[in-house]
Amino acid sequence: MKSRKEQAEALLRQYNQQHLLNFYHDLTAEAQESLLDQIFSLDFEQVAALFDQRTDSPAQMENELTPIEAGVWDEFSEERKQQEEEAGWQALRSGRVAALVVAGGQGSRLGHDGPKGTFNIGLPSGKSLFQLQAERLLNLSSQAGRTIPWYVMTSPENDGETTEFFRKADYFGYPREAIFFFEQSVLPAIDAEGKILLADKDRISLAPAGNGDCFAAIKRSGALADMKARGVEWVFYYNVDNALVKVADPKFIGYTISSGASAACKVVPKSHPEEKVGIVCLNRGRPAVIEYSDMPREMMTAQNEEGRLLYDQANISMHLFRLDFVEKGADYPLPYHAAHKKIAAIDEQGNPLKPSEPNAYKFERFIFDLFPLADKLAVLQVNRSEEFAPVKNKEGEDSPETARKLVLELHRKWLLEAGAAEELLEGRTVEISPLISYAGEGLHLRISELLEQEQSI
Ligand SMILES: CC(=O)N[C@H]1[C@@H](OP(=O)(O)O)O[C@H](CO)[C@@H](O)[C@@H]1O
Repeated sequence: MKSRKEQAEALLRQYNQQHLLNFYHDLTAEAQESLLDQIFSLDFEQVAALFDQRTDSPAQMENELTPIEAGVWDEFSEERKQQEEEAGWQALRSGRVAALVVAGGQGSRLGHDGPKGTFNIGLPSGKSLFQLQAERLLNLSSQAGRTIPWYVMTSPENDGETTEFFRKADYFGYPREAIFFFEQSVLPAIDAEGKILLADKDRISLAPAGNGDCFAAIKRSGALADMKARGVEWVFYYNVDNALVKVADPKFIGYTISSGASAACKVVPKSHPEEKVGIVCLNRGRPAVIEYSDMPREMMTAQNEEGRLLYDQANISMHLFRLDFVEKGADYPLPYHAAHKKIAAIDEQGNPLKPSEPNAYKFERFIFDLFPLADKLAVLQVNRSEEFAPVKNKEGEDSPETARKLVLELHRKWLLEAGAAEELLEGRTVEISPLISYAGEGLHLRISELLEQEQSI
C-alpha cells in the first residue's frame, strides 16, 4: 500500500502542484503530517476551475443596471414608523429572529493582531466590536423578553482566538447556549501560473472564501438545524466591522416582514462617488449589488436629472433573510470573484517573498450575489450618522478614529435630544452603554446620573 506521502505525490502530479512538497524533508514529523492533511483537504478540481475563470469573474459579465426603489425611513409618517417597529418587536418577542455576524476576518489592515471583532476602537469604555454588538443584542433581548440567538461565523484562521475571547469575557453576559460559533471555508491563493502558494514550508496559503460561503457554512455546521429547532424564521445578517451596527433592528425587521420580501438590505446614501461600498440596484430587473471593486467608473459618477448620484444606495452590509431563503441559498452555486492581490508567501528556495506588486489570485463569494434569487428585495434607507461607522483602515477614511468620533457624536446627540443642556456637555466625552440605550431611548430620566460619570457609563 502507498504511504500518505506517496498518495499526496500522485495527487499533486495529477494537478501539477508538486512544489507543495518541496520542503517536506526539512519538516518535523508533525509538520509533515499537517502539510499532508492540508493537501488532502484541498479540492484540486475546484482550484483548477477557479484558475481558469480568474479573468471572467462576475465583474466582467454584461450588466443591465437600473436604480432600485428604497423606502426612506425618515420620510415615513409617525404612524407607519410605529407600525413597522411594532411588527419587528412582535417577531423578536416571539423568538422568530436570530442575529448572524460574519467575523472570519483578521484585523491585520487595522494593525490589530487578532480577529477583527476583538478590536477595540478606542472608546472610553475600551469595548471591543463584539462587546458592543453583544450588549445591543442583550438590550433588545431583555426588552423583548426572549434571548436573540447569536450565530458567529469565524474562519479556520481565527476560530480558536475568537471563541477564547468570548470565553474569557464570560460571553459578555450572553447566555452561552444562545451563541453558536461556526467556521466558514477557505480557498488557496494561486499565482499567475496556477500554482498554489505556500505561506510557509509546512503551510498552504489559505484565505476565507468570502461572506457568500455563509449560508453553505450555516448548513454544513448544523447552525441551520439549530435555527429551525429554535423556531427562527428571520436571520439578521451583518458585518463585524461596523461600530454603529443596530443588530436585529426592530424597524428593519418590521419593514421587511410587512413588505412581503424574503430578503432585505439596509442602505445609506453614498458619502462621495468613490466611496468603497457596494451599490444596491437592479440588474436586468432583478435585485443586485455591484461591489465597488467591480464597479465601472461611469456607474460611480453617473447622475440623475436632479444632478444627484444615480446609483446612491450604498450597501451597509445589514441584511435580513427569511429562513427558506437561507436554505435555498445554502445550495446555490454562487460565482467566485477573483481578486489579484499582494500575498506574502515563500519562493521556490523557501525564502520569504514580500511582493510589491500583486502576485496571486484570491477567490471570494459575495453574499449579495444571492439577491437575484429573491423575487423582491426590501430596501430600507436609514440615517448614516445613526447606523454606519465602518472600521476598515488603520488611518484616514473608515478608521478607528472616524468610527469612534461617529459613536461619540451620536451619543451626544441622544443626550441633547433627551434634554441635556448643551453647556453641561461642553468639553465632555460621554459614551452610553448599549445595555442602557439601544437607539437613544430611555435617557431623559438619567441625564444627571449620566453626566456625573467622568466619561462612560
Ligand atoms: C463583499 C461584501 O460584502 N462587500 C461589502 C463589505 O465590504 P468590505 O470592503 O468587503 O468589508 O462591506 C461594505 C460596507 O461596509 C459594503 O458596502 C460592501 O458591499
